[in-house]
Amino acid sequence: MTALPALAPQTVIREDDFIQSVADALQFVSHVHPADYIRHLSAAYEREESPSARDAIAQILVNSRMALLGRRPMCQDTGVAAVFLKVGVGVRFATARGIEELVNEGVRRAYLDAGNPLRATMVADPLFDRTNTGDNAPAMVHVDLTPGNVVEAIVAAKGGGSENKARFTQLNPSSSVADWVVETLPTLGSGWCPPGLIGLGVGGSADKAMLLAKEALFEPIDMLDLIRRGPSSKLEELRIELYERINALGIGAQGLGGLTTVVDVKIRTFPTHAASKPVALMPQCAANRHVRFTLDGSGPARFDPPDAADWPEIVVERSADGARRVDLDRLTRDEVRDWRAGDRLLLSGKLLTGRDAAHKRMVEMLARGEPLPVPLDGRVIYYVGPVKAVGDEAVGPAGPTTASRMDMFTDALLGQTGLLAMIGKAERGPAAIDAIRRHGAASLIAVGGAAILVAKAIRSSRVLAFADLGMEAIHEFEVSDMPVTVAVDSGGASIHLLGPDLWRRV
Ligand SMILES: O=C(O)C[C@H](O)C(=O)O
Repeated sequence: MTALPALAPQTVIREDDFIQSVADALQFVSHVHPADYIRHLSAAYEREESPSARDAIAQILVNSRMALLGRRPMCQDTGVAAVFLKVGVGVRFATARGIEELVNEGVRRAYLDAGNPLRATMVADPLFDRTNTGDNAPAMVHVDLTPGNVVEAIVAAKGGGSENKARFTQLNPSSSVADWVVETLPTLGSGWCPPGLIGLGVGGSADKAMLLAKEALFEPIDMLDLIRRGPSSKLEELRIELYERINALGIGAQGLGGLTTVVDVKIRTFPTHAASKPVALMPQCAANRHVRFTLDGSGPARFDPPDAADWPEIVVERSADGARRVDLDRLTRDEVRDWRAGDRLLLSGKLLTGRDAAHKRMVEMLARGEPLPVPLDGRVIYYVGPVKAVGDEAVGPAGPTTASRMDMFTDALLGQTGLLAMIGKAERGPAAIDAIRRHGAASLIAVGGAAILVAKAIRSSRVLAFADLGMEAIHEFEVSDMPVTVAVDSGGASIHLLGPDLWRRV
């Protein structure tokens, strides 16, 4: 009989050390960008030549510093919690509960933290009721059993806008991955909030490739160093090729047209079937949130705040020069018709909010001939799901959500309610642009990923309707000089079509 290998002494992980580490990690990533992302984004800011893209990057950087110093979420979408665990075979958890349950308790602790509440975004029953779970649980949990006697964890919180743009294909074995990525990128639009990262998973099976792509996003961002030292493998050559070809598309920050769409491209591979070449593409938005920690049985993980001196001190140009002041309480269709794509506006007055669930409900009510709980005639609606306020905040971080998800409701709302304009982020699709043109309306944008900066203009907030929808309820904000840009004007011109065309270099 073969002797069993000698067992290393077991590491015991206390239940609460694990839960608290997950909670602390989620709190940490909510307001701390990884330093490598900030270094690469700062370099992109320095070299950006497109004024609107440069302004958008500046806002993201300023917002990041505000998040760090104020310990408040960098983005109102505080993400889906994802936890990747490598559990050493020599580890024993001192618990009677399963690992997912422990992770979910950590998620609840983090998202319901009274000092820095994070936004509960998860909805149960994705097919039918879509009821908010109220505490952002459950998390996505991945566990590997590995050699050793420690637990290595990566905790991430990924926003919905970038997750929505994940793509998968099965290429022919001899087809080019680079060509597929470069063809696919423009079809994503900019709802994924560039500048960010692209993670690619190549090989394995369909499910494995998706996981590889997501894991690739947690690798250190080192494109600037890679370009400086030159590639030393085919994989590094491919990363540089993709970085250059994607950026040459001219999509730019927030899709406004510019030099930087990605600050890095990360690739993970795995052996695959001879007949297959699975390729997964995973964008990571500007709210790039993840952290690693190790548990060795000595207590919970510690997360040391970085030095704010590593963040560039940029002053966002907020001059009213050239910006039109708009009184939302006296806005008319004639004034809206006068706005042109690219115009900068400073909005003051009462603004309604509403996003996916509220739109669906309103359009269903209109279809049944029922009056809306809040009349939209002469109003402007902001596509946002804010974070709860703390202390003296009127509202927590409150950046825009992706406007194109509301495209399917736009014609009905504009045609049947007298709504004048909408505010969101990223491009509108052809049907929405056509509706905007036909109804003499406009679509405006604020910078996605600059949620604290945007919230600075909000003076008060109250829920007017659909309170059961949580962050998706209809709120009324009182805003003062809220800076936005006309993205689609009443003539149907769109800056998200004009900008990238101007900056495309291929
Ligand atoms: O949910 C949000 O607030 C934003 C979302 O992540 C989006 O990018 O559309």
